[in-house]
Amino acid sequence: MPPHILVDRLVKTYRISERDPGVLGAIRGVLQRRHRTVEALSGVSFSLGRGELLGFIGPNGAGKSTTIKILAGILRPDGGRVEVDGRDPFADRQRHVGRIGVVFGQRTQLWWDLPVGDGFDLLRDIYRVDPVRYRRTRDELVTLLRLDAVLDQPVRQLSLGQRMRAEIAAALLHEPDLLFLDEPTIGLDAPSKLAVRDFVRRANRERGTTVLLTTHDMHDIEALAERVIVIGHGRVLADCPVDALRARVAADRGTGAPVAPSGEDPTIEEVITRFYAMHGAGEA
Ligand SMILES: Nc1ncnc2c1ncn2[C@@H]1O[C@H](COP(=O)(O)OP(=O)(O)OP(=O)(O)O)[C@@H](O)[C@H]1O
Repeated sequence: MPPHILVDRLVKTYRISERDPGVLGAIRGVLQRRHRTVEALSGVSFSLGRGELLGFIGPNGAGKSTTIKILAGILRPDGGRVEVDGRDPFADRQRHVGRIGVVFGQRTQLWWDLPVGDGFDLLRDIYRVDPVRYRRTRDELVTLLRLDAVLDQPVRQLSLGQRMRAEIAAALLHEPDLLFLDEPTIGLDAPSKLAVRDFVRRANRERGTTVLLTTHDMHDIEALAERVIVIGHGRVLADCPVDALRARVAADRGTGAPVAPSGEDPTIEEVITRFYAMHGAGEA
């Protein structure tokens, strides 16, 4: 079976305008524009099978969100090939967004001033979901994500945990078979994190939804992902099961500081921190 996601030597460069500080700098900037380029992705390749749940991790600035934005059809890459279900996400954006769900933990896709339920109805119209199917999916998501009590509340009044559960429901109302989650547990308290993890696990196991998850919370990775891709400085540093990452870090012990000074089994945080250090993958 062809992979659900195919990414081949993906390159993305951002152009950033620069100017000197102060009023003179601003004037000089208007007269003579200066630019600097940042290579966010320098040849990222991987593929993801249907029904897989991938942990996509890396330090700040590694290129994770850029990759997700390209896969979601929001950004056009500068080089390389991307295929999702055989589609080019950017060229075939309209069809593409109807088949994927995206949650950006730091941003809302719902309408700030609208009650949650009205926002869901609006998404039904945008995605042209069949009304009978919509009602069934919506009711199921509302129950699973415990959203009954907030359906009449405007999004701006929700707690972060409530909002994140509403965002996840919003991303799944049109029953996509691929879900991108960009830091879905950021800022959540422990019970809310558990609820989100539990839901994502069920969507993946019971419905076969393919999931690409980015997170800085290594407990998310430990709880959910069988396979991880680690990126740093726009390159893939590792693509393996979580246990293999542990083994690689353990094998490197002789050449650096011990992973767990206490001599106990290292936590996943210690393993990942050590792995980033081994590859000089911290933010520049
Ligand atoms: N719109 C933009 N304009 C200019 N540079 C950008 C833009 N978006 C990202 N970058 C740069 O591209 C690089 C990769 O950023 P990206 O947001 O993909 O990283 P990330 O792995 O998602 O980081 P984080 O974990 O901090 O969210 C960084 O150096 C960042 O500064």
